[in-house]
Amino acid sequence: MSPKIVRVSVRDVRFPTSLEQHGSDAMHTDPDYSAAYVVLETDGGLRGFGLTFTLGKGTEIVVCAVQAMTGLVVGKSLEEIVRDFRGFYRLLTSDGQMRWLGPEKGVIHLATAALLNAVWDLWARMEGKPLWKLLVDMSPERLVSCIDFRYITDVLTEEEALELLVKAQEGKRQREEEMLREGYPAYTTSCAWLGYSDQQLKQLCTDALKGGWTKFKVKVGADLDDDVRRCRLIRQMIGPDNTLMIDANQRWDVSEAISWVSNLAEVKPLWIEEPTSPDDILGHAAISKALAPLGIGVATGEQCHNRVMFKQFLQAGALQFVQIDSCRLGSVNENLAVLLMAHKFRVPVCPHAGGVGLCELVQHLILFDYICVSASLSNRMCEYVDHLHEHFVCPVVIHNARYMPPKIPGYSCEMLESSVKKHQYPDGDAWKLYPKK
Ligand SMILES: C[C@H](O)[C@@H](O)CC(=O)C(=O)O
Ligand SMILES: [Mg+2]
Repeated sequence: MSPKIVRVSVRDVRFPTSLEQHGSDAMHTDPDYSAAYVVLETDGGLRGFGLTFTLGKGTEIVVCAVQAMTGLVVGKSLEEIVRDFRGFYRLLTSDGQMRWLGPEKGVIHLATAALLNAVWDLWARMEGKPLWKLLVDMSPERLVSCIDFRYITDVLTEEEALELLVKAQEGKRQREEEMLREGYPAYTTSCAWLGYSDQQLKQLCTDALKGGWTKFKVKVGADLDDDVRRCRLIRQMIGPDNTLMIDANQRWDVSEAISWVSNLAEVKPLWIEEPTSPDDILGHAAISKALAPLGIGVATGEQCHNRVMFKQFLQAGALQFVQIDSCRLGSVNENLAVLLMAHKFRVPVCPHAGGVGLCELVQHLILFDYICVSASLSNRMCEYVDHLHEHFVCPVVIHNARYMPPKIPGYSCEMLESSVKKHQYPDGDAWKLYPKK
């Protein structure tokens, strides 16, 4: 008997990370890492857990959006959903009234992500597998049946997607064994949030080097002199052979981005991330073209709201690194579409994970990508941030700067109930201690 979803609950959970400037960047100077946290209850007792990531204020709006959508979910059995997962994705994203709030972007799409993440978690738990393994064991036909190809068939048809997946079956078992043995390569952003002092930067970088990290991302974009000093400091500490990336979080206009990053070229960044508005595809293309001779690529995706945007970024040669996000796109369904398009364009995928729960979720997607789609680790790595993992029932496991594949059934985003209670906004005990914003 397939479990039937009988109740959806959603809570506003916030962590006061801004107190210590964790997660700060040139545009988000005081983020409180937060989540709209969804639990699906079924008649058989099995539960599915999902979330979408926010920065504090406004999480209550995402909670409202999830509540508005629950009528589309309650009463459905898991079997009914996954039998036609594409249809269910469309049901959530194409509701004749609610799609006006997006479509497939903004708060309503974040809510879709939270709900669908919970459905995927439920499915993986039902099958007794971690999500990445559920995906790895699915046939190519089943995988493509989860994807909504509407608006992307000019670049990727269902038949082509199937062909790519069938082709990548070769060597799949060996790659799975390799991942289980060695894990997936990661980079750290935790040493160099914008609000950290130079002293902190040095200490965290020293610790990270000792811990085996070789790839580091530094926040830039607020003040050029500060950026030059901080980037030099990190480059000096990590040496010429380790990898450095920089992230401006959308701070600049196009020409400003080009001149600012040219001034940082001496520290040899592999990429500049989010140099300008996440919606400016042609702007990113111009930046990519201008920075290519300096050997600097453009990375973006954490605020790229759907597969249609990614399609155009790829068509325009506007990015050299695709940064999928497990909570911005419409869950696994839409991420599958983006992974396949990136593969077709031969652009490496380096997922975004700077937030609460994002590392837990996205590790599953990138493991699947390596095992079943890209079959490559060249220029690929998954972001890691060292915050708030202690609030999860199955936190990520990092060994030698690599994500070790989760073994426990589900999508890894169930939070400890005690943490949820304590950090629920505005009445949780944590928020009695900290100033409310
Ligand atoms: C506000 C978030 O911490 C953001 O700075 C994360 C990010 O850009 C990243 O991880 O990359
Ligand atoms: Mg970023």
